[in-house]
Amino acid sequence: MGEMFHICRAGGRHAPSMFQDPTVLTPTPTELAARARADLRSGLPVATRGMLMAAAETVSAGRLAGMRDLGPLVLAITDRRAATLKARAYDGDLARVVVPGDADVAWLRAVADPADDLRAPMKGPLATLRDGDAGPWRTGLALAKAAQLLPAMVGVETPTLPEGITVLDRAAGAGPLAGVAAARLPMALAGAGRLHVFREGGGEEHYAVEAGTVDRAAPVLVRLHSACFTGDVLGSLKCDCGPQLHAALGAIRDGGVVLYLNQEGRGIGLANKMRAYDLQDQGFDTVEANHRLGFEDDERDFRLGAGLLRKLGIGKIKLMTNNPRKIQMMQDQGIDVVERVPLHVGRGPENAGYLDVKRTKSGHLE
Ligand SMILES: Nc1nc2c(ncn2[C@@H]2O[C@H](COP(=O)(O)OP(=O)(O)OP(=O)(O)O)[C@@H](O)[C@H]2O)c(=O)[nH]1
Ligand SMILES: [Zn+2]
Repeated sequence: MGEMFHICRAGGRHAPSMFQDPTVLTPTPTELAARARADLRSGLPVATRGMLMAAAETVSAGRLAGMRDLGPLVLAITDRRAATLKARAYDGDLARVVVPGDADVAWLRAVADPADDLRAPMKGPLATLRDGDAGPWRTGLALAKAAQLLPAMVGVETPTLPEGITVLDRAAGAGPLAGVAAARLPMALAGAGRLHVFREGGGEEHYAVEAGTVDRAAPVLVRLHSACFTGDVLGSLKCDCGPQLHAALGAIRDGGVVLYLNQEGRGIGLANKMRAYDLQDQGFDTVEANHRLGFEDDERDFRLGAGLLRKLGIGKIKLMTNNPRKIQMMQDQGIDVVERVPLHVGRGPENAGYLDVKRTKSGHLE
């Protein structure tokens, strides 16, 4: 005890507290989920409720062999991917595929990744599990999606875990949003403005561009834009994102906000969006391509946009969008959308089909 006091005093300003809550240094579910996403991206397995699971996309042959030593392997895929593979999804939203004893990482990736579905159709029917608890697998697939990997998780039941494995109960969402920094930014299209950077606890950064004079007492003109590297930066003609972003920046010049959410590819990430583009070149539309990859049409959570607006002190908006889901989610989150401002720009021969699908299948408004 005496020595402890001595060390603490020598260490500086902080007196030791006998009453400090020891759990304050324990990772929260949000922090564990953030760690698990990083683990999965680097090929490490994570554990939840007795199940050790790795992402099919990143697991190495060596790690797979190590997992196989622990017991029979199972590969979980979403019902969307299962439907393409004609595998029975007994668990409703997912299917647990039995991994044959001789299956290697190439086999796992062929089940996970639809790139070669047409060129090399899967041989033999995939056997799927009916009994047992799908819960841990649901957590695993949610983590894979959140890590922007293909939603396919290989795993094994194990009572004992190797050292250093991240163990978590559930796939927690990101923590609260915090404003990190803001500064003046003169812009070609939007004029004089400010860029605000926000950070989600254990998650992404998102940006708010504020331009002109924003009267927070009146409805504020707002655009909720999701990142599109190909459209916003490269000027891709496959979508309308670049022209929409530019039109929105011009529109807020006299007062308004563009929220730039880091939800590339409707939330599936750029790598998966390029996989979807490859499928589109094979003849599938934007919705079918997402489904074949195992994703929903749209994996975005627009609650984030409402959170950003609240941080900016904005509660009443005129929303620039053609997407009724954005309006609905804003309203559900207590943001008063007093007007929808249509945003139809940039239609051309390369994206006409894409825009038509958004109207006919995704319910986008005229
Ligand atoms: N998965 C996938 N994402 C795409 C594709 N084309 C564009 N995107 C992404 O779709 C998103 C488009 O975002 P928004 O323009 O904000 O959304 P929206 O749902 O079209 O709604 P509004 O433009 O507001 O009418 C961006 O994240 C793009 O990266 C595609 O073919 N597949
Ligand atoms: Zn785009």
